[in-house]
Amino acid sequence: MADETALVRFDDVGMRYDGGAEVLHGVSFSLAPGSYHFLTGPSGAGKSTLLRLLYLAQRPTAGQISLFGRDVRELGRADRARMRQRMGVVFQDFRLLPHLSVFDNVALPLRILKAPEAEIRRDVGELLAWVGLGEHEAASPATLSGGQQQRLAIARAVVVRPRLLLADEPTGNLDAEMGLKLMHLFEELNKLGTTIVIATHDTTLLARFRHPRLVLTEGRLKTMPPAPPPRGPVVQRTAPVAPRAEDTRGEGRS
Ligand SMILES: Nc1ncnc2c1ncn2[C@@H]1O[C@H](COP(=O)(O)OP(=O)(O)OP(=O)(O)O)[C@@H](O)[C@H]1O
Repeated sequence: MADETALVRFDDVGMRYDGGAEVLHGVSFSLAPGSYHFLTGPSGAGKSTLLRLLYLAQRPTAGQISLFGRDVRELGRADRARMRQRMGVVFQDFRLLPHLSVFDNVALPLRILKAPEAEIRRDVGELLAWVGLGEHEAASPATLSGGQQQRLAIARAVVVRPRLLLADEPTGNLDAEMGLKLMHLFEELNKLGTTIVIATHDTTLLARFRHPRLVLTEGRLKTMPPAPPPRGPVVQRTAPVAPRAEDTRGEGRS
């Protein structure tokens, strides 16, 4: 039965790339506001495809997707752009803007939302320092290492405290300590209300941050409970995520 309170709903969604085989088949699930799910499954199972559908970067070839209570088929170009402003996304290839500095890459989503420059200076500076890129504010993204680019992509995705955060293997290029630190940042965001979907193969993260799993196998999706807990003590850290009133930014709700 349709769940009208869901932030995201997929009903019998199928996806086939041009001329290819069907990559997703009959995928149905919903995400409650404030929920946190891991998206798992073997390489090629369709995880990135599902995230691209969620981000409205691709249209399904079958079924129906609702986002923020709207059927995405009814959305015009401007509506889609506005919806993307409520989402933070970390793609596997980062999609950084090469002509902008590190600082300006992170500042861009805030500038689109017309945040005051003083606030942008403060929030972007604080976040870049926290992810270890404080010394690189003026650099071009192309001069950064893979791990630094990943941290930059994450900073850009979280800086507006999005309603929905989508991340594809967000810790794949990071050392274990930085990976954990950023996972704690996602936990903090989630406590402040951000709905999260993280695609990962990392079984250590799955066991440590116990969230329900959306498991894709050959394009079919099953919802599973959290992975079993790890053995041994878990070290908790906190992350500097300031409460942010998204509605002060004038993006409007649908
Ligand atoms: N742009 C595209 N055009 C054609 N086929 C594609 C395209 N993108 C993905 N595919 C195919 O869709 C299937 C699912 O790919 P997808 O990248 O979604 O899987 P994945 O689970 O994210 O894999 P990985 O864990 O390796 O990133 C694969 O068979 C892939 O070859």
